[in-house]
Amino acid sequence: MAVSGKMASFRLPPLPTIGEIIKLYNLRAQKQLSQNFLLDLRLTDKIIRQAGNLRNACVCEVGPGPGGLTRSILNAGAADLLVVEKDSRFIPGLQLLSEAAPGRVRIVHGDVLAFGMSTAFPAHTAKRWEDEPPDLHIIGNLPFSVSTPLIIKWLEEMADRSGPFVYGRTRLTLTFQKEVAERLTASTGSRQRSRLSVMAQYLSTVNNCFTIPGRAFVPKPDVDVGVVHFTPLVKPHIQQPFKLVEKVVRNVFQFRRKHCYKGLEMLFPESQRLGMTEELLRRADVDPTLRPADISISQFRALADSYSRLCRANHTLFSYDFREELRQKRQRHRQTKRERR
Ligand SMILES: C[S@@+](CC[C@H](N)C(=O)[O-])C[C@H]1O[C@@H](n2cnc3c(N)ncnc32)[C@H](O)[C@@H]1O
Repeated sequence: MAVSGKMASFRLPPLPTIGEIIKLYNLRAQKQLSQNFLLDLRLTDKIIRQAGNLRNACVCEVGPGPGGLTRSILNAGAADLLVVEKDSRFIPGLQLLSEAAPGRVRIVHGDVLAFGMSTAFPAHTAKRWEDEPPDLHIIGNLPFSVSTPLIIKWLEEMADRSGPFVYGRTRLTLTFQKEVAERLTASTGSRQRSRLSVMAQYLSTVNNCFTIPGRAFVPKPDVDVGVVHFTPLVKPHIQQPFKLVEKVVRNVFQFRRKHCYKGLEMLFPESQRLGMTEELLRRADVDPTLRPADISISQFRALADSYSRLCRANHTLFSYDFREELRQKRQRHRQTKRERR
């Protein structure tokens, strides 16, 4: 009983509904900012339950908009909530919420893609902590337009282990288009397995918690939405620079229906392709006839390690970009055609 009494003090006082906030501030949704709002607070509470215990936690919410999810975060007891919103029209409504939860809300008007999580949460970024900081939760009903570049950026920070994206400090609960959520969590051998599945699972434990039908949003998007929970791995598989691993994975999935040999070949300049690809597969002990979707995380790790060793032995390799080679080839081809005419 004492616990529920204490929790009650976290709860927000009565406020206008989200629908009323939208009307009051004339917040017509803008398509270019992927604005699809959740007005049903039972649904936002359900998303927040996936994040775990938010009592006294630090939270960063991406794209609070009219503030439905924000209210659920505050009602769950977050002590320090930082919201990052690009559209200035939402700021007055967010200020209203901030007044209803004094000292618990920080508002940043800006683009989350340019936002430095380490600067905003220095206690979670410090190499050694004087006092154990409370959990940091990153939560957002993400705008579709930025969700993939954003998760790639954060995975890269997980790989660095320099910022707060480390096991035991941070957890992420985010929404994605349903198909992207399925890709993020697709296991080895699954049809949805992609570059995104491998990179996310290389660095974190990923769970596709539940699907929200498109009709739950206002305005209704053309797609359904998946709620995905990420926990950074205690010991990430990553040993090589993120960009190198990503390059190997991207090349392999470039030809997703072919044997992996085809994509791996493209890591090397044409003149060295045959010998180098065979050497890479031999060193990594990976079967060249495997399809990209059937390669496990540990096999990708072996491929990245072997590619890194080959790069070190021949330091021109890593900067090699087969797409540039392709572009030049096409250009030469067009030139020859023009000359023939
Ligand atoms: C899908 S809506 C979610 C709004 C609200 N959280 C909800 O659940 O109803 C996405 C929100 O992200 C904001 N947004 C879009 N691009 C952004 C960016 N690059 N940085 C920060 N916020 C962004 C939009 O203005 C919008 O408020």
